[in-house]
Amino acid sequence: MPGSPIRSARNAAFPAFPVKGEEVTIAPLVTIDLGQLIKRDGAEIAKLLGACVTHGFFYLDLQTSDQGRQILADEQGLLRFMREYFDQPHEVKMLDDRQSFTHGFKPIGTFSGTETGTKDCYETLKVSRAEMVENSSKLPEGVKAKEALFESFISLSHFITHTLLECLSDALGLTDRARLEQFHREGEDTNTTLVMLHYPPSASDLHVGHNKHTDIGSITLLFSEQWGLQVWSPDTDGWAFVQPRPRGHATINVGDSLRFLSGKRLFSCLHRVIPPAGGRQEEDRYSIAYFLRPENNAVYEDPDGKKVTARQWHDGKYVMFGEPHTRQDESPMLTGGMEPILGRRVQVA
Ligand SMILES: O=C(O)CCC(=O)C(=O)O
Ligand SMILES: [Fe+2]
Repeated sequence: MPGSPIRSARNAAFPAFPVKGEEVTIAPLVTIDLGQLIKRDGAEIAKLLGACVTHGFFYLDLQTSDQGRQILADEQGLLRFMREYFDQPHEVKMLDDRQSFTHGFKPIGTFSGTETGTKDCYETLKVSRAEMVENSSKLPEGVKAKEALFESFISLSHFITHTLLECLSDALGLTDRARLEQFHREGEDTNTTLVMLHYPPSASDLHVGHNKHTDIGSITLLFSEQWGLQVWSPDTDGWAFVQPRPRGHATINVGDSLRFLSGKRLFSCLHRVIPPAGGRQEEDRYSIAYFLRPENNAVYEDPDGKKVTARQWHDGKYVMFGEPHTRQDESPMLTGGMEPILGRRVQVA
């Protein structure tokens, strides 16, 4: 329940915080039941809207529907794939680098890190939904070899994120062309993509975490069994850890595009990933994110009130991820214009 944040990571059901005896602030996120949303239960839909206008971040219980249980099984298959994939020599992974924000491999250090002057400490492999649907020859060989697994994971992620979109349209009282689904139509060009992230143990202080940001797109479906993710909590007015709940849950967050498309009624949550046990990443960390994004030609107002297309916002924000912290701090882009709403500037480190 939202309210006072828990200042301890002790919870027998879930993994303990990696530093023994350390008291940490945990974000008080609500849990929404996917099975109830699929049934369009009115109370659950109201609870969903509540979470999206206050925190923009919540747990989704996946144990109460066939689709949820299947994606939990697929998640384990993807984690096995990721351990093998990222374990390959750097040169082999670089063969999948397509210099793209939406497809293929991205090496460590492409973007700024969580502390001033540092670079990021994570590598990713991206599989766009469009290429998966058209069975593109450009997909990485390892993905082609596991086609059924990737197809299942992406189509279930799409079903779940679209269920959330429809429920939010209902809750916001949107009708006809104003409904959020109308900006996410099948067959339209979009940057919707699956991103597999690996944070390796770091040998250097120059590469740290995943810098503070709000997500670019509409809805993010995120799986991680390990500590490291923090959200900027309006309850504590500070960073709070998201307690990993590997048994049966994903976390969901609202991205900039959905916030803008909702006339800024929804809250796009500021978050980052830091090494949980001090200054450096000590163990391999894996996470999986499905980024539902609007049609590239969808138009909305950015934080400065300027009309932009979803494609422009996407491409501009990715360029900003690579800028030095001084440039990032001058622009509302990285944080989706949320800092004035949060009432203060969130310091990088
Ligand atoms: O690795 C994580 O847990 C979160 C990653 C994330 O926030 C992102 O890629 O946008
Ligand atoms: Fe994110």
